[in-house]
Amino acid sequence: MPATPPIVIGTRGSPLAMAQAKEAQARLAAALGWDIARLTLRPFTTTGDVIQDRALAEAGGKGLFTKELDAALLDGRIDLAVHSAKDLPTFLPEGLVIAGYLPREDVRDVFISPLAGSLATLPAGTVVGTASPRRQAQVLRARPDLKVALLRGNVGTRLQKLERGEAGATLLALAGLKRLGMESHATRIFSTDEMLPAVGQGAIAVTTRAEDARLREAVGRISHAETEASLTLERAFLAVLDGSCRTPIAGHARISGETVRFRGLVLRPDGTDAVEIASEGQARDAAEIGMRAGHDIKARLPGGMLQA
Ligand SMILES: NCc1[nH]cc(CCC(=O)O)c1CC(=O)O
Repeated sequence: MPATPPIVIGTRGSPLAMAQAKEAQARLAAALGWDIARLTLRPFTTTGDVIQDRALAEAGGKGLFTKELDAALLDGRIDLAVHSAKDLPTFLPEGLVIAGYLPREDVRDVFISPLAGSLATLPAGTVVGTASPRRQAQVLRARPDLKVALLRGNVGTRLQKLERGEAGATLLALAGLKRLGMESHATRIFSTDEMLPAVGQGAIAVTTRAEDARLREAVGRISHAETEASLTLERAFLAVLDGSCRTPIAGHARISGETVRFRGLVLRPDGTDAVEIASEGQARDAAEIGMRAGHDIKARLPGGMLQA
C-alpha cells in the first residue's frame, strides 16, 4: 500500500446526494485502483437543506447547496465535493475548480400527478407545486390557466407532499428519480422541446482545490468528455446571462460525434414572454458557442427580463 492519505469526499446528506457521492466514490476507487474504504464519504447539511419555507432565489440565491462544502474544501476538512451540476453556482469561489463530471444521466424533466396523464390534460386551475422558477415559467407558458405554488424538500419529501394533496402535480428531474430507483413515480416524461432542462441537469460535478494537482488529475481520469463539453457550453451560456438568479433560464447542449447542438431559453416567471436560441457547432468550441449564445439571446431580450 502506498503511503498516500485517504481522500475525503464531501456531499450533502440527502438520499440523492449520497447516491451521487457513492457513484463518484466507486468510479474514483476503480480509476485509482484503491480499496473503496480509502475514499471516505462525509455528509454535510447545507443552508439549502435547512431553508424549506421559501424559494431559494428569495433566500439569497446561488450557492446555498454548496457553500458549506466549499468552505470545507478550502480549509482542508474535505478533499473533493460531489454536487448536482444544476445546483452549482455560476461562478465558484476563488481557489476551487470543477475537476470533472460523471457521465450525464437523462436530462429530461418528468410530470407527476394523480389527477391527469400529462400537463396538457390537467384540469384548469390545478395547483402545480415546484420551487423552480424555470419549471414554473414553462408550465405557465404552456398552461396559463394553471396555478403554481412553492413545493420544496428533497425528492422523497416532495412526492409525499404530492400524495398528501399539497399540490395537484409536480415536476422533477428524471435523473434524480433514476438514481434513487424511483422512476416509476413518473406519470409522463417531458420531451426537451416541451420542458427545456436546467443548465447542468442530470450531471454530477466533482469540485476540488485549484492548487491540488494530484486530485485534479485523479478526477480528470474519471471525467466524461461528452458531459464535460456539454456542461462547458451550458455553463458558459449561464455565465453570460446570470444577471439575476430569479430569472428563469433553461439550456441544454447535446453532443453527437464532433457536433454540439444547443437550445437556450429565457422566460418571464409568469410565462408571458420567452426568448429562445438554437445554435450548433464543433464540440471543441463549446465554451465559445455557449458564450455567443448567451450574448445573442441577451441582445434579443425585452427590457427588464433579466431582473424580473
Ligand atoms: N435542486 C434540486 C435538485 N438538484 C438536482 C436534482 C436532480 C438531479 C439532477 O438534475 O441532476 C434536483 C431535484 C430535481 O430537480 O428534481
